[in-house]
Amino acid sequence: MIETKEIKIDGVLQSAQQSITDSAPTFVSVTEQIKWINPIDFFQNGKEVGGDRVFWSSADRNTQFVGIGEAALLHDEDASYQTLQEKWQQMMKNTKIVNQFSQYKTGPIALGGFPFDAQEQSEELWSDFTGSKFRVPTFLLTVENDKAFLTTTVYIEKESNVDKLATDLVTDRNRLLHAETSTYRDNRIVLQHEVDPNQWKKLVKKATTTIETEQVDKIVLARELQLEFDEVCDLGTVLRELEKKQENSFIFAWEKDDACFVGATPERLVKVENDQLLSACIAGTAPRGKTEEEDKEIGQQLLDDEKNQHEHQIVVNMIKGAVRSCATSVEMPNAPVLYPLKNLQHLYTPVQAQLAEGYTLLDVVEKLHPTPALCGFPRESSLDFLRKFEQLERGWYGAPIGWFDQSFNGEFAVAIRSALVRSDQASLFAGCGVVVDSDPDIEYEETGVKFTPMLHALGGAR
Ligand SMILES: C=C(O[C@H]1C=CC=C(C(=O)O)[C@@H]1O)C(=O)O
Ligand SMILES: [Mg+2]
Repeated sequence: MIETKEIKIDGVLQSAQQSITDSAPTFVSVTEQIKWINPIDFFQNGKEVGGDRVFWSSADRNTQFVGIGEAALLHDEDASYQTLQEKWQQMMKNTKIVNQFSQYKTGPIALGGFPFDAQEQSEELWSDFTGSKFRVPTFLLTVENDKAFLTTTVYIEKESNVDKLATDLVTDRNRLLHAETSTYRDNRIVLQHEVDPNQWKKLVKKATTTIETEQVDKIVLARELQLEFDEVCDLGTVLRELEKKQENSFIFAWEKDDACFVGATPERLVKVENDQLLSACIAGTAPRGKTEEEDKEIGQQLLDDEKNQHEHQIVVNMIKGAVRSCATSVEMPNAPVLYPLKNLQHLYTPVQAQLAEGYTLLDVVEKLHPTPALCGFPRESSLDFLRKFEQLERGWYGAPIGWFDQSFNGEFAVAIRSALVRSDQASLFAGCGVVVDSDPDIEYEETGVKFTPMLHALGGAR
């Protein structure tokens, strides 16, 4: 039995409205503990209620968020970290918070992402995802270690009709929480098209030549796989598949109108909780074996392989430097271990540190992004190469996606193993670290395996 005082939203809104002065309209954020509900069912119910949806699950599944609707949007075309930070602090000053459960990742929380490269011109594909976008959902479900909470956030002005607002909120809340059966539909792919494999392999060759002859050690090249479905893709089904199959991976979805960026990434960029900082170096890849024995053998080969070690070490060096610059007591083991996923395994070096005074989670994100696991090294010359030669529009692929709370506790993952789904179409993205001895055919295969988690989740051949 959950013992909480029932919160009367109309009373909270009325008292907030009374406290509004002319200059400061108010956000009101009210958190209550609720009966456990499956987060993906809640996401699915959100479609009936209306409003854009967002989903987040930590890799260990201990923290899950589902947002429905948009109480506020923090949008910056230039993806400036500073602007975002200031906008958030300003918003928090004007927010009346009613929350007895703030230790459970509840209350006003912003969920969203950054572009891979703020200078990239967004064409058709990513037109709804320009710049950085962080959403404070109207309804935010937090499931934290099996406890469930609902945070309702609304914007009110002196003139707002708060009685009507409260009635509408209660209706939507009940639909979200009490819809008995959430329905799911299998997705059926009718068309599958890899964008220009031969041209992509030529680009890998061009990158290795550049690495040989110029001051650049690594360039991460991505490619695209396009799908078409027989009808509008059911995103709840996609999330269910990802949750079932993609262990050790963060799961995310960020919807805007008929588009949704969705994925299951193994790569933590950074987590900050009460100044404890966690990050990770993930680079270097091999497939999983079909038997336990074969799997172990492939894993050992990966650990011993010089090309993959080199790819990994470049990431370790950069992340170590970036974390050191804003943290104290950085701890990292000397050698990587294996990070097993359903379809592939990576070299993995975890990072632990204490955030230094004066820095926030967003400062660390700014320092880390883009790491050499997604861009290359050195950053400027590899980014130059991508801007000149990569055909793909990256949008939010390969960029930080995540959440933060009132005091900048939060977590960001790197949005790889992902797809942009738009109505009955999807674009999947996969990249790989090209170093001096990269072979185009092998990198092509590696990116092929990296498509499989999303391809399967979207209904592709198992
Ligand atoms: C760029 C991707 O993976 C990166 C992360 C882990 C391993 C990588 C690699 O071994 O090449 C990549 O650097 C992707 O999956 O799209
Ligand atoms: Mg690789």
